[in-house]
Amino acid sequence: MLATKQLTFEYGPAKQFAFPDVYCANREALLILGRSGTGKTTFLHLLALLLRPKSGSVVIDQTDLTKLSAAETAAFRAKHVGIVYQKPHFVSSLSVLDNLVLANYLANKPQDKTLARDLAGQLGFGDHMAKKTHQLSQGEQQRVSIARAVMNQPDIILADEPTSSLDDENTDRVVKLLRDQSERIGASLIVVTHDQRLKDVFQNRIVL
Ligand SMILES: Nc1ncnc2c1ncn2[C@@H]1O[C@H](COP(=O)(O)OP(=O)(O)OP(=O)(O)O)[C@@H](O)[C@H]1O
Repeated sequence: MLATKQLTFEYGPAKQFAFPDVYCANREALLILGRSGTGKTTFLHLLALLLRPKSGSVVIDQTDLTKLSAAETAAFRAKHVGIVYQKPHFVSSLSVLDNLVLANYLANKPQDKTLARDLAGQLGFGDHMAKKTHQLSQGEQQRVSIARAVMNQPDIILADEPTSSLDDENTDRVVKLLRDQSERIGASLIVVTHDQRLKDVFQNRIVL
C-alpha cells in the first residue's frame, strides 16, 4: 500500500508543486497522467524518496518514508520499491544477469540467479543474459528494467513513462508485463505517463 498526503516540493521559488493525495492498495494499479512538464517524474521521485518533499508524507505499508534518515530511506527503497526509470540506468561494465542480481546485492539479499533467469524467460530476453546491456535494443532494455524492478519482490513498483517510445504492440506488451509481474508478487503498481493510450487500460487514474 502506498499513500501520500499533502506532498509539496520546489526546485526553487519559481518552480513549486503541490501534488494531489494518492492511494494505491496492494495488488492494485494506479495511472498518473499528465502532459510534459507537469511534474510526473518529480512526483514519482518523491514517491520513492529519491527527492525529499518540502512537506507532506509518503507512507508505504506502515512506514512514513519522510521520517527516515537518508541511509534508512536508501535501505528501505532497495528492499521494498522497484523502479522502472524513464531512461534505463544500468552498470555498463556488467552483464544483463549481473545487473539483475545487483538489485539483490543492493538490498542486502542473497543473489537469486534462478529468479533472474526465470524472469528473463518470462520477459523474453533469456538469450541475452551474458551480453552487456548496451548491446540490447531499447525494448529489450525496458524489459530488463522491469525484471530488475521485481528482483526483490517489492511491495511497490513505480514506472516512469514505460511506454512513451514504444509502438502499440510493444506498449500492450509492456503494460501486460508490468501488471502480470506486480500481480504475481502482490505489489502496488504506479505508472506515470503522458501516454494517452494507457488511460483505458487502468481503472484507477488521476491527472496531474
Ligand atoms: N533539477 C531541476 N531543477 C529545476 N527545475 C526542474 C528540475 N527538474 C525538473 N524541473 C522542472 O520541473 C518541471 C517538472 O519536471 P518533470 O521532469 O517532473 O516533468 P514531467 O511531467 O515528468 O515531464 P516529461 O513528461 O517531459 O518527462 C519542469 O518544468 C522541469 O523543467
